[in-house]
Amino acid sequence: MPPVYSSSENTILKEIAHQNGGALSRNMQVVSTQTQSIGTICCMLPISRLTFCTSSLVMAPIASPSSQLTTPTNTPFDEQQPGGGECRKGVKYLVDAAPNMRTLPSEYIMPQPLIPSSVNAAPIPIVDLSGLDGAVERRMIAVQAISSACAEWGFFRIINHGIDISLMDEMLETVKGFFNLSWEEKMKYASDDVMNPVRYGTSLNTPKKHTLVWRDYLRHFGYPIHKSFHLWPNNPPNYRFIAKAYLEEVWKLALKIAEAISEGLGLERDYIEKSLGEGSQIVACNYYPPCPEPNRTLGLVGHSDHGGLTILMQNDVEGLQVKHDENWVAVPHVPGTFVVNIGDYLEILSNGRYKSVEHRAIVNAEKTRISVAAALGPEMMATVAPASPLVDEKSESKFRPIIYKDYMRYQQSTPLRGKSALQPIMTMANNSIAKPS
Ligand SMILES: O=C(O)CCC(=O)C(=O)O
Ligand SMILES: [Fe+2]
Repeated sequence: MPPVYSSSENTILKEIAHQNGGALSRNMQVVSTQTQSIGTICCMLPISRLTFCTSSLVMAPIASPSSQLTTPTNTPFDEQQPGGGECRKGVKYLVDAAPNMRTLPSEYIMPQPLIPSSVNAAPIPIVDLSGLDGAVERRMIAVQAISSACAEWGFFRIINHGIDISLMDEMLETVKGFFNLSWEEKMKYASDDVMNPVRYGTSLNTPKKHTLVWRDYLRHFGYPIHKSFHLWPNNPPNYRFIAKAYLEEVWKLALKIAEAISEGLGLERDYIEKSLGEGSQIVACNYYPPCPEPNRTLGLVGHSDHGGLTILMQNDVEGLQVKHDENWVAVPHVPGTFVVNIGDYLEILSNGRYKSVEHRAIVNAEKTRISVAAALGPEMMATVAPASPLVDEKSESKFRPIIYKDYMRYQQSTPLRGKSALQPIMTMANNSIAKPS
């Protein structure tokens, strides 16, 4: 029985199409009567100079033939667009080329409501992960701590996580080495396909077509490592080897936390791990150089992460902010710790019990900030849906099933902000429509 979409859901879908460039393409089918179903919706995004991707979102049925999806195309950088030319080379390039820059290039000036104001420091929960290796009672305390942190904050800091600080430092150092390469070298990894296993780029997912953010990034697939290792940057020469060691450790760590989260949700301990199938890991290495007018722009606009859990480390420059109770709060840097956050996949799997949390990055005038965010997710072809034990007569399914790859592609391509990528898959039972910040 195909799903039935209400007129309000159709309105959201039309709104997405509208925000993504206006007209519906030939591939888009939005049905306006209440009794019809939507098979496949393909949103043609406007081709912009930096996010030139064509996005597609499979709604249902899950087995929609992938032939109906529009494939991202390799569109060359558009020199004619404002911000084409120099901006496309990245913010590090701009800063290196004009070390005395005093004014923010206009492409980076954020719309007024998105400009960060001063915020308070966040007392995000701290979880001692060593408790998970302890005896039953101690483990239960740690599971409970993780469960409350997930429910109340969706963000927590972990200590005693078992990963060597020297490996964390080496990873940050080799990431810095990558960004210090010439832009020509980095551009070897540039791709306009959001699903490319390795991508160097700048900006991405900006709130407005012509607004850029003050960050360069290197994103690539991690676990299962053998599938993409040979594609990762081989310059700096140690990058692949350090990233492999680091990502393997972080994958194991994420699985350990996922076990505790499964237990906290009342599921079998290996429920989440099993739901991942082979699993997928995507790492985003973010580089935010000093910015001439940090109060007029952002490093990353408010967003939630698509995966299940993100494990984030950073150098000693603060900049992460989290939305808590509708207010932005700053996450202090504590050396040797990781910050963990819930992503959309876990919000869906937990049927909304745990919420993915909006977060953003601000920039500063003096220092370069580097962060490394590694997300644990299911295999690309996994069907993402609420865990069946969490769906019953009392608690209807709050999300429609979707193929992870399609969700990720859509979430990565959309210029929409906040958690709005989740909206199209929310059901009528879900009345917590996320408002973009
Ligand atoms: O740089 C940060 O602190 C946040 C990075 C982030 O949110 C991301 O890469 O998804
Ligand atoms: Fe993020």
